Amino acid sequence: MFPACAVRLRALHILRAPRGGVLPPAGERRAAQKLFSSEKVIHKDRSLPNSSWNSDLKLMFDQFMKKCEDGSWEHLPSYGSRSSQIVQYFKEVFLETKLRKDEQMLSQARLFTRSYEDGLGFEYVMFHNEQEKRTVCFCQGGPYLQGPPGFLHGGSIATIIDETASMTAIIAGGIVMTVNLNINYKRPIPLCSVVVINCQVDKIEGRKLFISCDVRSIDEKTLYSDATSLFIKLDPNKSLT
Ligand SMILES: CCCCC/C=C\C/C=C\C/C=C\C/C=C\CCCC(=O)SCCNC(=O)CCNC(=O)[C@H](O)C(C)(C)COP(=O)(O)OP(=O)(O)OC[C@H]1O[C@@H](n2cnc3c(N)ncnc32)[C@H](O)[C@@H]1OP(=O)(O)O
Repeated sequence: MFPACAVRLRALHILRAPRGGVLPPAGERRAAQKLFSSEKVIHKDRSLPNSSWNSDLKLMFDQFMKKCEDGSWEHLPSYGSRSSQIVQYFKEVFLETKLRKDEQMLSQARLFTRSYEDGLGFEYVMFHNEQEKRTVCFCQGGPYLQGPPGFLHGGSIATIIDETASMTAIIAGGIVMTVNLNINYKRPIPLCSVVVINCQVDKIEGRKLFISCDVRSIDEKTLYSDATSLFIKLDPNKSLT
């Protein structure tokens, strides 16, 4: 385990310990609290190449960055002003005051798909085409996403489909949530291979956004999965809980 990670885990263990029985020494508890309370989350754009990306992922990234030059496609950073504004709005309008005040918990929160060390989980980048209401995601699923030996877990495939469909729906409709996701798994996806997830808005009816997706090999010869999903635009006058 990385040393920084071990220190954080130990600190978490200390902070949780009183529920279990023996209280750790006060000095240790203060140090553990300080680690989390003073921690600044350092945001980095995880949608840019890192050393774990294989040649296929780098190739697709370069190809689509070129397509961005004429403005028809837009690279979606994993962290940026648009998403942080939406997240801020979501927290203010939909998160209960009780949860919002739990700064310790919120400071530890991470987007599920971005919570792995480089190369171990989801390595992905998305591009959006506004005119076609379409988003593509190139994803290399790492070794911690294994289901059947050598292949991706179906839940991890559902996750990256949901993530791409969510971005497509958020761009088209604002703050939405998935209420339905149907997936046909047609071929298993080899671990560490690169797939392309292609999502488009099929229809918008009031608060409902219908999004369809397929997951293919980058040469497009293999159709791994296809999916349909329904998103509902959240009503700021209704509580989520
Ligand atoms: C998820 C995005 C978060 C917000 C954005 C924040 C930041 C964005 C920036 C960066 C993030 C990047 C990517 C996004 C990251 C992750 C996304 C992952 C996606 C998720 O991980 S998301 C979690 C799982 N998701 C849920 O946890 C939803 C639980 N759910 C509910 O909380 C309620 O469901 C709610 C509030 C959504 C709606 O509730 P409500 O009360 O406002 O609306 P109501 O029930 O009236 O439904 C209105 C009309 O939809 C029809 N309808 C409803 N459900 C249906 C179904 N299943 N099938 C067919 N039709 C359905 C009704 O029949 C009615 O139809 P009609 O009007 O015709 O009668």
